[in-house]
Order: sequence, then C-alpha cells, then structure tokens
Amino acid sequence: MIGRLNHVAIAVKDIAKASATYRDTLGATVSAATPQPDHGVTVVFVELPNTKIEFLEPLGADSPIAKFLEKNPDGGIHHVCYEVDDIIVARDKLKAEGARVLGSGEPKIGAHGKPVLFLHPKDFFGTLVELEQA
Ligand SMILES: CC[C@H](C(=O)O)C(=O)SCCNC(=O)CCNC(=O)[C@H](O)C(C)(C)COP(=O)(O)OP(=O)(O)OC[C@H]1O[C@@H](n2cnc3c(N)ncnc32)[C@H](O)[C@@H]1OP(=O)(O)O
Ligand SMILES: [Co+2]
Repeated sequence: MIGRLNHVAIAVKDIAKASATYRDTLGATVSAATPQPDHGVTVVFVELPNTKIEFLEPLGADSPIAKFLEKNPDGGIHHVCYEVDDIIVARDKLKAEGARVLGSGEPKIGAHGKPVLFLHPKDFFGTLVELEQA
C-alpha cells in the first residue's frame, strides 16, 4: 500500500534559520516559507534528489506541533510522509485494522495540493505517519 517516501518533516522554532543553515551550510535548495493556516504550520521544502525534507514552524495559537517543540526545544524529526495510490482505500483499510486516523478522519489538502491524512504515532512505533495521495 505505501509507496514512495514523499518527505521527512523536521519541526523547528525558527524556519528562516533552519532554511538558511541547510542552504548555506549544506548547499541545499530550499523553497520560500509558505504559511499553511489550515494545518497550523509554516512550511519550507528542501528538495533532494530522492525525497524532500519539510521544515515545520508553528503557525497560530493552536498549532499541532507546539507541544512537540516544547518537548524538543532544539527541534526534531516530526513525521514521515508516504505516498499512497488511493488515500480513501488506505484510510479505510487502516481503520479496519484498528489504526487511529487523526483529526476528523477526512483527508485535508496538504502542502502539495494533495489530500493528506495522519496516523497516530503510538500505532506506528513512536513515529507520526502522514499519508499523501500520490
Ligand atoms: C501543510 C501540511 C503538511 C504536509 O506535509 O502537507 C504537514 O505535514 S502538516 C504537519 C502538522 N500537522 C500534524 O502533525 C497533524 C497530526 N498531528 C497531530 O494531530 C498531533 O501532533 C498529535 C496528535 C500527533 C500529537 O499531538 P500532541 O503533541 O498535542 O499530543 P500529545 O502530547 O497527547 O501526544 C500524544 C503522544 O504522542 C507523542 N507524540 C506527539 N507528537 C509526536 C510525533 N510527532 N512523533 C512521535 N510521537 C509524538 C507524545 O509524546 C505523546 O506520547 P506520550 O508517551 O504520551 O508522551
Ligand atoms: Co508533512
């Protein structure tokens, strides 16, 4: 069911600093910072030959990553995102197998303009999993 690794997300307090460091120290190609108010984050993508790094900074009072950053003030790997062919089929299979789909259970449009869902980290070995419609 899961396909390509679309991105690995790193939560940071200062997305401008993180972007500049990857660009200037690691020579990476980084996107402009894009607010994603529907998700409570601002995102930057670091384009790599085989996948992407997604920097996340809290946006707004109810950001879902605020508590993560309280626990990890230096930042940290926040989630992995796998692509799936059909996110509804994937969701229904996962729910039937007892996995917890976060939020309303309905996909939201993510940073790539595609539907995304999140699966509880406690069901996937301490790792928050995001699914994105390929
Ligand atoms: C623009 C979209 C973009 C894209 O790629 O398209 C995005 O990726 S948006 C990314 C931001 N949005 C989300 O992360 C939505 C899904 N996340 C959530 O709903 C919450 O973050 C949640 C429920 C995973 C955790 O929320 P919170 O930290 O407030 O809850 P708890 O403290 O109760 O956490 C419960 C339990 O899980 C552990 N935890 C929390 N976050 C993570 C994590 N990222 N990785 C691993 N484990 C995590 C937390 O430590 C608690 O464990 P415990 O042992 O009970 O302390
Ligand atoms: Co993501």
